[in-house]
Amino acid sequence: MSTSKAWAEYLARGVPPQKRYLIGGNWKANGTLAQTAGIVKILNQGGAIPLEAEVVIAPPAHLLGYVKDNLRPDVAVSAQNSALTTKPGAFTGELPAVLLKDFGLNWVIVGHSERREGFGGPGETDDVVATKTKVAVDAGLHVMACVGEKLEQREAGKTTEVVLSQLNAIASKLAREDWSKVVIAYEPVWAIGTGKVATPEQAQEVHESIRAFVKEKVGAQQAALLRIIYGGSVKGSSAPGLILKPDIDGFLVGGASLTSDFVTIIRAVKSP
Ligand SMILES: O=C[C@H](O)COP(=O)(O)O
Repeated sequence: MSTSKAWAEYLARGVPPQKRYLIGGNWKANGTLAQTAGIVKILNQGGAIPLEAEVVIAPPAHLLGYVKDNLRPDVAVSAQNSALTTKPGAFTGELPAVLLKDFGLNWVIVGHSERREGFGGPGETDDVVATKTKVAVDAGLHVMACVGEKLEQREAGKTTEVVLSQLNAIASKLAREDWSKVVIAYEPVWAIGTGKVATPEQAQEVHESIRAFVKEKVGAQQAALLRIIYGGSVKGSSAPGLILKPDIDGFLVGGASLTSDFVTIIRAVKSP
């Protein structure tokens, strides 16, 4: 199936044209000023963004202003995390969603597995991730909410159980209308930064179960419009095969988003 056929089928699901594939670039804790200037230059000189793609870059917090001011205007900027608090105040080191919105940002990533793990400290629970998602949506942000199983959970046959349990926590905090601002990023932990990308079939199977869950628990329209993106060692070479699957609506890219390969990934959704 060609990419244009995939796009035609995508639209045939009743999806409005403005529901583009979402390509997110998560820079994680990377980016000296010199490196950042280089990546911004690559993106700015990377040619037209395909009609089918919406591109969002998530630099680390200290670079949000620089990237927002220097990146081409047709690429959005996202935070990588936001706070539980609904209000600004005495929360040292936190990024309240209302302040991100006030700063002119429209996106945030919530519940990345690296934050769920906790970097040696207490990680973010399903409940924390769900509350952050709701707080961010209420602040007017679009949220890429991450879910995904660890290798041992996959090997124990618990992938669907784990992912849907994480999703259920998020769904339990959201009103039906909130779903228009939510993207679900399926990121199997075993595929993140390992070079072991999920096969299109493995990713499609989980994405399909996520959409079915949202259809049952929230509604058919919300499920059809929901963007479910895949993350985990996506490269320019693997993106074309993944994007052809009917329930893969884009990518959340880590390592490759720091290189010119990200432009190749963006082009993977372009109709020939
Ligand atoms: O948020 C991005 C994901 O963690 C994927 O990272 P990766 O592409 O380096 O595997």
